[in-house]
Amino acid sequence: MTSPLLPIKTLPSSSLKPCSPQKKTNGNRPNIFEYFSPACSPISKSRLAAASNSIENIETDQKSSIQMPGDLRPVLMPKHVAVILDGHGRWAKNRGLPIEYGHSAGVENLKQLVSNCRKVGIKVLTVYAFSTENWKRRKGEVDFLMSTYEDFIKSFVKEQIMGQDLRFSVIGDKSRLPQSLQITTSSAEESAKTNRGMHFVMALSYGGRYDIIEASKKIASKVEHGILRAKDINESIFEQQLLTNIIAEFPNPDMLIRTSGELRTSNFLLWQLAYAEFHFPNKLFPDFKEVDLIQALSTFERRQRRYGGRKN
Ligand SMILES: CC(C)=CCC/C(C)=C/CC/C(C)=C/COP(=O)(O)OP(=O)(O)O
Repeated sequence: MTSPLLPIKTLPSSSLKPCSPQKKTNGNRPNIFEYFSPACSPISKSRLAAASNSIENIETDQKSSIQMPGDLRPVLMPKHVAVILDGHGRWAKNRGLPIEYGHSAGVENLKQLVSNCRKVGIKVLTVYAFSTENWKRRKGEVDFLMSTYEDFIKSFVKEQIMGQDLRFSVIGDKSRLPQSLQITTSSAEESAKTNRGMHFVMALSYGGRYDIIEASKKIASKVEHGILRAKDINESIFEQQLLTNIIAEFPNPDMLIRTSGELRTSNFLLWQLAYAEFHFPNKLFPDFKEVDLIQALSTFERRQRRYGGRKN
């Protein structure tokens, strides 16, 4: 079943708040051509047209029901793939546009990534969509992202939960998310509770250090209350306290992909990535397509995983 698409040429209405033209939108989101940059300078129609075309290409890719050619599908697949969605700012900058356009293109591509991962048989997909450090970004950008994620979960994720048996969870410091996003998130998690398909995990307001500190507090509390003896703490007990404990099978990624050519983890799943295979394609996330995913998965097949042991 193909899911109906969100209107592509629109941006969440929050992006217009600071300097939107006084136009009645009748509750609909404004058209991309009515969007004004955060600095309130109108963007030229040619730049907008170029951006619109780029985003439309994502829509076209998404519409054509992509068949995964059997012979291209790697034999040895990672069960859990983690992806750092990076490069939106550069994607927009290359087109002379505000970063919000990059995020809109990114979220369209994220829909494709979820569908493609499900199609090739990935069991768990965890995406780093907002870090504990990303709160330091400009308020307009943060608000835009929060409202984009809310729409994404309300529409695309909910449809996938209902129609494609998708499991869904958000990990991170949820208390910092806007109330409405918290409600949307819990409702989606609740509806996906009995599903058995691919588990899609969104790391929102997530930090690996935050995760480890919170786990340590829970362990310390158990020791304090005499539920656990300090000498009995081991990797397995510690791991059970991490936020990824909501992933029933394969809580630790086998593979990490970070788009845009940056070679760092930026505080993502610090404990869980201990034995992940890393792949750093140069593609910016909005340009990271099905073929790039297949290529990434193919590199996994060639890796020799030893976990510190020796292959005799
Ligand atoms: C699909 C979509 C709309 C994605 C939103 C874009 C977004 C905010 C992505 C952040 C992903 C992330 C936490 C990257 C880590 O790098 P960093 O830039 O936080 O840290 P660094 O400074 O170490 O590179």
